[in-house]
Amino acid sequence: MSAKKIAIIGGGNLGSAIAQGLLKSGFSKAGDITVTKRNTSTLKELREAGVRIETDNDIAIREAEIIVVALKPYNVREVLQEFRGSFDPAKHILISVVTGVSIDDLEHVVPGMPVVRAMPNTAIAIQESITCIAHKHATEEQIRYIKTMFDQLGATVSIDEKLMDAATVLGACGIAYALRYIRANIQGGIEIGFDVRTASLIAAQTVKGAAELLIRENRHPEEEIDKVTTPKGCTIAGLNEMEHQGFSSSLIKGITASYNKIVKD
Ligand SMILES: NC(=O)C1=CN([C@@H]2O[C@H](COP(=O)(O)OP(=O)(O)OC[C@H]3O[C@@H](n4cnc5c(N)ncnc54)[C@H](OP(=O)(O)O)[C@@H]3O)[C@@H](O)[C@H]2O)C=CC1
Ligand SMILES: O=C(O)[C@@H]1CCC=N1
Repeated sequence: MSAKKIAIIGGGNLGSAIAQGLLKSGFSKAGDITVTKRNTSTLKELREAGVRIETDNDIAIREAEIIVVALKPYNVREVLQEFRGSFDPAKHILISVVTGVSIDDLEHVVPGMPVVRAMPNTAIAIQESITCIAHKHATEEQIRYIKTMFDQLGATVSIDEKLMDAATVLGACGIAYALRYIRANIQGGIEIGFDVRTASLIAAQTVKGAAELLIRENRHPEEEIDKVTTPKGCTIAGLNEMEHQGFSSSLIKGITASYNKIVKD
């Protein structure tokens, strides 16, 4: 598969993370990536790595083949509208990672351009994203290329577009939920005697190990929990207390609150 030039429109948190992942994976050479932003002072590291930094979206789009739009939902239509004349359906593939803006909406703004929606998370910077992909009018060849690209940046799953908001919550917001869970473990770890560095390492590596048990062995979480919960032991005592305090329920309610926020906005 030949390398294509990539423009990332909107080099903020996610746009920069995608550029970092593309570089780390070797999928793209630095010189083949352009990142755009109005205030480029935050992109110093990418610039130093050889990535092209631009304020002019028109130049970035015209010179690239893959356009990743990583703008905020509130200005994506306005920005794409301004640069609709820069797109060439015969040359460009348009990928939107924008939350809550449909393929139909975006294809209406840039007529003739098939839009693929992708929902990665910030772990894409270290090639550990889960990226959900949905499309309507893209060709099989375009989808194959996009999937190959995101496969280099973690795992991918193809979903129906109607599940994109759910994917945003579980996969993209999920990074924040998981980190808050780890942070709470660190706080607990300090309370029972560890210094913060040791508590952080133990908490983070434990979550990584738990995740790997599911990913590598394809097991159900409860099957693995059963192996840890000694009868009358300390694990079940702690777990039950967490559940009495609403642990699982608070997570489920948080996930549905995030989802409702996207759906109602
Ligand atoms: N952060 C995350 O974890 C995830 C975010 N998303 C989605 O990705 C999108 C981006 O999110 P996030 O990276 O967090 O947001 P940021 O605000 O960090 O990034 C958006 C960037 O767009 C730039 N921008 C604004 N206007 C223009 C313009 N006209 N041309 C070029 N760049 C412009 C802004 O920089 P400046 O003002 O300097 O131009 C800003 O850095 C959102 O739609 C979000 O919902 C999806 C999954 C995960
Ligand atoms: O919080 C947000 O709105 C965005 C969407 C997914 C992650 N961050």
